[in-house]
Amino acid sequence: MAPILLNCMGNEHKDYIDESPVHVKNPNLFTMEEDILYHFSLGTKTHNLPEMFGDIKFVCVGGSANRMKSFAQFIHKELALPGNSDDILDICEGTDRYCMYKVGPVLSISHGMGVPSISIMLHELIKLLHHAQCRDVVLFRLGTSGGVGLPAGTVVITDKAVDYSFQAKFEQVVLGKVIIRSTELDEGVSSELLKYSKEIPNLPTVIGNTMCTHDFYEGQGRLDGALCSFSHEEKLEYLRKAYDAGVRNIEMESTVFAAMCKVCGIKAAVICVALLNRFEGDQITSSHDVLVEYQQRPQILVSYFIKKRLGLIA
Ligand SMILES: O=P(O)(O)O[C@H]1O[C@H](CO)[C@@H](O)[C@H]1O
Ligand SMILES: O=c1cc[nH]c(=O)[nH]1
Repeated sequence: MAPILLNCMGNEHKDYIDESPVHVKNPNLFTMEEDILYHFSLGTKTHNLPEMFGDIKFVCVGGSANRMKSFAQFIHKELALPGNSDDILDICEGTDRYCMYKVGPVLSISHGMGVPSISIMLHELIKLLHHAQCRDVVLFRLGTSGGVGLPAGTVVITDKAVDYSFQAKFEQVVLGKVIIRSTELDEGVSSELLKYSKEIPNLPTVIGNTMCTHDFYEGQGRLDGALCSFSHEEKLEYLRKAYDAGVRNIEMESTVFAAMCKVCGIKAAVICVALLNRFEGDQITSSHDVLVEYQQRPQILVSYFIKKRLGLIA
């Protein structure tokens, strides 16, 4: 493949990288006259997607709509783009399912909580990137998580996204049958992130496996849900097994995120801050201000990565 020039910021940085399109793995899409991205309130006939999104190089996703709006405002300032960061508009304002902000070559999108919610968003995002003819896109999930043997505030870069049995796989039921997909993430992006984390002060960061569950309470071995069918000792035993299998945090989207990106040829990384150490408890007791500061940590790391890639930091 011929190398292309990444120079989407209009700056002087010239970085040769391999051209890498976003693949959709669905022949039906090529015979459709129109594709309506229903949950984004966008479509191929109603919107000029290449013009609106063709220059996107970095997509950052996270559960909360407010967090992803704050991230859009933050990255706007970090990239020193013209205009007022308070004026950035929600591209998906026609729907309240997800929010989406475009800031130069960066797209910031919320995905809600859990595998079904992020999976719907990813189907439409990947089709959007395909219709817009985007190239060389890196996708990041910026999230929160429960730490496994890590103090609150630690940032975890996911090595492998694993399921409840600590295996790096995602099971999707299709026409009543289970399809298994690999959840490998991009090693190069993860090691670059880890390297940069050491250049940023006060950003405790580790690389480790991330366990993805389908529930915040029983599914993550919490004793404080409305239902609980196990003892404190059984909870600790499960967490110890997870730790021994390399799990350092628990959240609710990483396996499907990794699986869908891999199938579609998109480089992806998961960066989540731990809000608590699950060996010490289940309730999230830190103050609002502390939690806001923790949630900014993955954003600071990814912003640094983006600025490095764009040549804005030496
Ligand atoms: O911080 P976000 O991105 O919302 O992700 C984590 O937080 C939610 C649970 O509180 C789950 O969606 C989990 O994956
Ligand atoms: O413990 C936690 C904290 C945030 N998100 C999760 O999924 N689990």
